[in-house]
Amino acid sequence: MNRLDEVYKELKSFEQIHPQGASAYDIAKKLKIDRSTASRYLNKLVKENKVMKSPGKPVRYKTHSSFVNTQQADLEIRVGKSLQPILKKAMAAFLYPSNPLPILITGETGTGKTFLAETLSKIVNQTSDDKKQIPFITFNCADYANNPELLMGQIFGIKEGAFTGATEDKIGLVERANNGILFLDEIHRLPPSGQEMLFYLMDKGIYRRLGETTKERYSNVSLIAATTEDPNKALLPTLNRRFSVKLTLPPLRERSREEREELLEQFLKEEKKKMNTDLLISDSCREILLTYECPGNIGQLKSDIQIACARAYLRFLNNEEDRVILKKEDLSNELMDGVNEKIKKQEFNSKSNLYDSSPLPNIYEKLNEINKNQPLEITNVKLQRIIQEYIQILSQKYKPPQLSKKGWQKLIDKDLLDALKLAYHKLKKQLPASVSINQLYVLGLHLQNYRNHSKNNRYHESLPSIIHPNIKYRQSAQQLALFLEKNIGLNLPEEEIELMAFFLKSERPHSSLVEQSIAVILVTHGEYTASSMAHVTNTLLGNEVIHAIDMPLDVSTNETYERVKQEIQKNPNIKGVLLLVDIGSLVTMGDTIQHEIDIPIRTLSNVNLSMVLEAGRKSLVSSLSLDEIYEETKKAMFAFIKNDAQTATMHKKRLIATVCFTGEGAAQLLETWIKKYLSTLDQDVIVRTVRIDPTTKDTTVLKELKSYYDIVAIIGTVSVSIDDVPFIPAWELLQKEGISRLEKLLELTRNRIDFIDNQPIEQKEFATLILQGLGEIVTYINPKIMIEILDEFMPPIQAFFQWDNTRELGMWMHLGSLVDRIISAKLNNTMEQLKKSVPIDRNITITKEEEEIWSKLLSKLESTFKIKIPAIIKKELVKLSR
Ligand SMILES: Nc1ncnc2c1ncn2[C@@H]1O[C@H](COP(=O)(O)OP(=O)(O)OP(=O)(O)O)[C@@H](O)[C@H]1O
Repeated sequence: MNRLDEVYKELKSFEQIHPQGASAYDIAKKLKIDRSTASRYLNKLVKENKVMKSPGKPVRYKTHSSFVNTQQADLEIRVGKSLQPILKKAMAAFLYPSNPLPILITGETGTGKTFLAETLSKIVNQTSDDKKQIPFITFNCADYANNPELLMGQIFGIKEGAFTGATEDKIGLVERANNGILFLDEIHRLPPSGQEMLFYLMDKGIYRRLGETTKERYSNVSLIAATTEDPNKALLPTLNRRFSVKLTLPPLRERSREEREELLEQFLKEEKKKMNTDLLISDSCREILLTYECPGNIGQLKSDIQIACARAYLRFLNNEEDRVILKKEDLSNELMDGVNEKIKKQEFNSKSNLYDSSPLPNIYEKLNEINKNQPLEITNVKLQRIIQEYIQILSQKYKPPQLSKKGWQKLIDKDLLDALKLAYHKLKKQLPASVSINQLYVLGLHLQNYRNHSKNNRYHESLPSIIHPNIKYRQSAQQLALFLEKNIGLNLPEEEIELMAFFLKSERPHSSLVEQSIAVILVTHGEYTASSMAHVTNTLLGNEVIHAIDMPLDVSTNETYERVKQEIQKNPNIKGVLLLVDIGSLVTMGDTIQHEIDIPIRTLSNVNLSMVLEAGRKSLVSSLSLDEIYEETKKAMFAFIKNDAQTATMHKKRLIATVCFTGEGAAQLLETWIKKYLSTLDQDVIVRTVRIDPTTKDTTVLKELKSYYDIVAIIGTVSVSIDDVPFIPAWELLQKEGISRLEKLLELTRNRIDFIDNQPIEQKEFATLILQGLGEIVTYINPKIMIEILDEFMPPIQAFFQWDNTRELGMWMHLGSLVDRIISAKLNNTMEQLKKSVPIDRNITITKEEEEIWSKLLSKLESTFKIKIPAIIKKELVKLSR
């Protein structure tokens, strides 16, 4: 054995007992040679890369492998497996003979770049015998990124007077880190001149303070730099090349589960130590922390855990729990949003995969899983959900371009495929207009499934019956079944035909893609009147055709004017506007806007739901002009009036005007008094106070009212008369005779009144409208059941809030879609998002009566559909009702 090998062997055995390694002196003593000889041999071994030398004094030597392994031992747990090779490389660079090699660490934010630099410095310090710690100076270049001079001054130091404000000499970090480590984070923020200076320092160990021209300074720094950027792009090539060791830290998503577990344990341990109590974690919470997407990497994981622990700790302090237990609910909303999104995707994919193994997804088995002993409504909800998912999977998986014509042929029998193609062309009238050929092929996949299953005789006793809520689709399914029977002798049982209806439902029920060239804008008084009418119409037509502008009482006409104008200008393709308004003062608005923005506008007042529906429908016909749509809509105004001879005045609402002189206030008293006398047959009558100027006795306001209302009578302390409207003096009204006169007048006018708001959307019509409308928008509920409940429980609410038919219709639709959304949120775990979507009005107060009047219906909905309607939504409902 030569001397070199002897030194190596001795070093190896020495480090078994002294893990920190041996100095030249230690080896010299052991081998009984002199120190300089030992040092010479040790350095030779270093050159051969067999031995490493640690910085600090005295210099210590360790064999290469042993050094990294033993020094890492306590850090291993913390850095995880994927970091091991990185750390090894870093250590090798750091303990490089003569001088440590500069290291550049790259990686996304939060991957642990700073952590790695700190770890390296700790290892170095641990191995050094020097009682004095090796300096480890860290600096983030981003902190001074806006001031390059100051940034460079911080690093290299400043000579007094170097720039304005440099009033004294300043030592730089390079100087402070002499014989130690300087960690420069976000190094790409250094300006090119700074990068050059750094390069020079790394290359020659020489630098100058800012402002110094001649004096050269020396510093022996081990440089570690880090950047989130691509160094090939963000650094000067010379500097970039000078980093001979480049380490890239992997993002969290590329680390193993095991490593993530280690990190989780580590962070929990740290939190536990801070709280000084026991810390438990629920399984579901642990699973989420181990799997959720964490774009901010370890840094984010750590802070998410810290936040969650703080919440759990708070619960513990409030005595809600006797130990700190980290639960799913402690995780932040943002984190959970991501998790839910991921679960949804996974569910979908896993289902697709499940089906991958069999030739086609199998709905029959799925349907059989449903426990038929559950309440009908729940079964229904589940059934619909399963069917929808089934159709979704079929259409996602087999949609073109994934599936070519040949592809379809492989999956569907030729006769069936041909028959469907033929049906698509021949049954145009019987099938919903929105049905695409692709949809029919997807149905073909299912029918193929049916064929296969009925051959095996498995299905007949198992398919539960489910009925599509929309009659339109059911009828189409019947027609199609008939066609298939005639053409290819496919004899489908009733349940299959019912199931087929689901396949015919439009793929895009709510497209707002239709380009209208004539816009329909609806402007009415009241907080939600326009919105609710527009909602009903848009839902029924499946398109956002009506643009609603509500005019709450506190909004001025000017504001409304501006909003209408903006609404028109929003769409540059608009060639004309049909403005639907409720009362007179808005009629002139259209003319004024037309002058201002030069777009033809026509206005119709006294708008009702049938007009809105008609305007919406006609606006979808691209060939119709503004005038044509206007005329058609106008016709609809009278559509529900039985007797055509009764024209204009017939559709007006009834009004009783109570008048008094300004400031007298008597009219309001009268108003309250009259309202008490109105029977249920006269609930439509509006009672309005009109103040008359005592000097001019001007009756213009009353005349204006007359053109929009059917004025039953004017009652007041001031004697006013306008054409053919009876006047009842206040004193007379207070006598018996007066009351009976008013009652007579009401009776008389009652017979004349026969307009939409009062009666002609008869119950039957009402129910059909809702049934169709809800059928289009809901997924989980059966509209029929919903309608039965509303029919029973809605009347008292309607009477309480005094909605007209339009408002009520709007509320029915609203409730239907609301319940559907709640079920969806429950099933998809998105209740929090749903709650968040409700606008919070802190000032709103709900009276006891309001709450009570709603409570019966709401609890009925809750029990029938097995849902819990959140309090905030209940509040919102009351608000909407007013
Ligand atoms: N392997 C690890 N073990 C334990 N904790 C770690 C580990 N890696 C990183 N951390 C912790 O994660 C947090 C973020 O790490 P660090 O600040 O080092 O990331 P970074 O890459 O420097 O981020 P940035 O680019 O945003 O500065 C720190 O609190 C750090 O202590």
